[in-house]
Amino acid sequence: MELSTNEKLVLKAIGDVEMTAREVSGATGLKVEAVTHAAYLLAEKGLATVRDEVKFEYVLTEEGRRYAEQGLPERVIHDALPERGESLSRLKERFPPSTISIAMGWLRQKGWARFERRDGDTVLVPLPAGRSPDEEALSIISEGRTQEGLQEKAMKDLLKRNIVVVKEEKEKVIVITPAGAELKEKGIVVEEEVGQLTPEMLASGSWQGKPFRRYDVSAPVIMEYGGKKHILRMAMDKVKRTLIEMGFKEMEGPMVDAEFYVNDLLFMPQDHPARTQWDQFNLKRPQYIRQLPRELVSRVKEVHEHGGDTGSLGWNYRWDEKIAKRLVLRGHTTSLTARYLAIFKKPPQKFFSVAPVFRNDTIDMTHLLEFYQIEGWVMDDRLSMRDLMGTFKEFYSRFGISELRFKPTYNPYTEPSLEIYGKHPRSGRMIEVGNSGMFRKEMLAPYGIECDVIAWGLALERLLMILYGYEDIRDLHGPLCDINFLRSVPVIWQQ
Ligand SMILES: N[C@@H](Cc1ccccc1)C(=O)O
Repeated sequence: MELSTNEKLVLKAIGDVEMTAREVSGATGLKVEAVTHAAYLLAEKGLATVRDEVKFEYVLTEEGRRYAEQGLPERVIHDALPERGESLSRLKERFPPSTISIAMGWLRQKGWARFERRDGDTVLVPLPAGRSPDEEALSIISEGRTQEGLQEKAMKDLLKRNIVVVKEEKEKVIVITPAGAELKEKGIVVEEEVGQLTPEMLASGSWQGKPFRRYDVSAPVIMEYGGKKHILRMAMDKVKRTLIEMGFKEMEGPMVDAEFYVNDLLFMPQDHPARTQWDQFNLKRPQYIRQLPRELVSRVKEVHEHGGDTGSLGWNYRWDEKIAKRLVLRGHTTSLTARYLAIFKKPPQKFFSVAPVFRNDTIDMTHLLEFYQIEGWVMDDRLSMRDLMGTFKEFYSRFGISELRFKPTYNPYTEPSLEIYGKHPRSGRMIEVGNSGMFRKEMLAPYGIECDVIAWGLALERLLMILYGYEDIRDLHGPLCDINFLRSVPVIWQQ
């Protein structure tokens, strides 16, 4: 059986009695981590056992350390009292008020002084004061002696006075096994091993005949988790890069926006349940946007009320600008598309965004109140649903996802509309990853856009679900996130 130097040192140090890794570290001069590592290697070979133990220990607070040095306030005051006593006003000249106020109560409680009224002043007369149990405890703790015999009542007082606190210490306890003892009996020779081969050793040839420490690449080591990008941020960067490679430009815009951009420009009737489809968060202050673009407002009003000159009948109601001015947390980033369409009206155009949206949903495995949407749109003279589906195929294939399904759906602002589904690798189920369609003429008319626009909103978290196979969106972000999952995500993007 081959043992490393550290294993030999640890085996030599341990015996019949249990020892903590810290104690073995003290006995061998090895670091605690090195001892633990070696102990586990010994355990694998059946030469020792290692177990975790939680120990509770009293430690002094900063105040406690001061008292351990100078004495408790009641001791300080008691020892300063002359036999005939000392008035409170005199004491106040000699000691800080905090020392006196703390001491007064304890002098009385411990019976270390008598309080007399003399000439309108309180006089403290000292009584015999032997060393009290709490003083004894204080010195035991400060000197690091064994805490086994500490008196309960004294500890209660010290804890209450915030002089000590209880510290929880996790310890590795190492015990030798009979096999280990037998090996030890035969004698263990610890020889110097060379840890590193140097150019000098090679040049002089002094390496010859020397024992070298072996590498054990499978040895357990302490895990170090460095800082790194959150998986969501990593995915976001990758999505952005992918869309830029596909020729898209990025849109930017406010998270708080007027309903005009979030709803009205999308031909969502103000009195329709679809309006609350997003279960939006309204703003209390400020409640309204200051201004909306005049011309666009009047054209949206026309289309909503009677269809404008689109040939549509519109929603046949009175459109209210006040409602359009209400501020909300955007429930989708289609509000950005609504803003950009007002500027980029001439084909061809390709835009995208990857940004947070907010919905007043019930949180569950697949829903959060805040998530990231991958928004996009393409404008050209002649586009079809094939272009839309082809764009998704191309986009998702760049993430290694080839199995997509499409399902017809309804949106007030697109016709036709499509839901996009991808296959969850673990459950095998098709999960919805996004929604899309061709913008209706009622939506495009107010802008004066006459060509075709295909558009979509995809969920970034759902894309990640498919890529990593996790099943609960809450593992990813929010207070319940799975920290081990986040830590173990590779730093390099895997195709
Ligand atoms: N806004 C839609 C997505 C979408 C965008 C553009 C066109 C069609 C659909 C959603 O949030 O689900």
